[in-house]
Amino acid sequence: MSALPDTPDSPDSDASFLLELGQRVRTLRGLRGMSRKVLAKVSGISERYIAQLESGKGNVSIMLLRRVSDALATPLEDLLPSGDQAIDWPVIRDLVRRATPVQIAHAKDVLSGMGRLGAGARRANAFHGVALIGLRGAGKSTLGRILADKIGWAFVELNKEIEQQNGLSVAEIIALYGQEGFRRMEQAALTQLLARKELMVLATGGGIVSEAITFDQILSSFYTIWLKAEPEEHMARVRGQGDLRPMADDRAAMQELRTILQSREPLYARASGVLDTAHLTVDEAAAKLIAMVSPVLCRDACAFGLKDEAV
Ligand SMILES: Nc1ncnc2c1ncn2[C@@H]1O[C@H](COP(=O)(O)OP(=O)(O)OP(=O)(O)O)[C@@H](O)[C@H]1O
Ligand SMILES: O=C(O)C1=C[C@@H](O)[C@@H](O)[C@H](O)C1
Ligand SMILES: [Mg+2]
Repeated sequence: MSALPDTPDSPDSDASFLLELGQRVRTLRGLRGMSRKVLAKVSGISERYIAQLESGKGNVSIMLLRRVSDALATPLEDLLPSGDQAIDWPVIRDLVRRATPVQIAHAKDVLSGMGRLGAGARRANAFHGVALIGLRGAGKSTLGRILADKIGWAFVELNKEIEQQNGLSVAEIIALYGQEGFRRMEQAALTQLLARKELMVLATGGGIVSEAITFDQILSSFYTIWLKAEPEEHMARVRGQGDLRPMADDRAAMQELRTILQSREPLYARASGVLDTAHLTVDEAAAKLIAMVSPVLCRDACAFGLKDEAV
């Protein structure tokens, strides 16, 4: 099968990437008022090689590129071609880096179209209930259903919403459209859910934290709880549900699970609350979850004039 000229791996695409990279280096060098000779001296890279790089002929190594970016006192990312980036992106990025948390909250309100309502109004309107996050087998579905029954709110599984809206199973979506396609559908499903004016207990998919905007929407719209467990428990619970796929290569699967958990932990930890379900029975964990969210539900639901629906 022949590659199309504009696919990411095609030679044309490689050539135009290198050409743009070279143009960026040349432009930034110009902005800094540095001659090629000076850039060569400061970066410790030969003038000839810099000339090649600037003309799109040098397939520079990442370490050499880092030396060029250091010499230009420019973030490495500014040298890399990046498609349809907003022209103001470098300004926005630098302002965000310097901003206080309050300024960031205002900026997010404005960028998400909520600016005119003001930050207070946005947060007041945004409460949609409780969201449960965590890795597979954390107990999002099991405990989420129990909590919803207890407090009389709707129980919603985000993955089921995605499947219904698209007429395909999660596995089929990932096989057909890849992770990126699935994440797009996840974002669309969440946006539709948030348009519903009902309080709910939402069980999310384990990977929701990997999509920054979607996860941020969860955090700002729900009282979010991370259901935590030991890696071995995640594995045992998934197996206990009859999914024997991890059995095929026991050690590798366990290692993979640890890696995923480790890389997601800092993101899961952004939840408003953490419930450690390790060594607890389902009933014990459910009781803790209910106790944990009750005061918050009362406070938030009352503030929204939904007192009758609170615990
Ligand atoms: N303390 C506990 N808390 C929650 N679930 C537990 C606990 N102890 C055992 N379990 C069992 O672990 C399993 C948790 O699976 P569940 O489907 O609820 O997880 P999940 O987070 O929804 O996973 P997935 O991301 O795959 O949807 C259930 O079979 C449940 O009975
Ligand atoms: O943990 C994950 O990465 C995933 C969990 C599932 O719920 C799905 O959201 C999807 O298969 C990805
Ligand atoms: Mg589940």
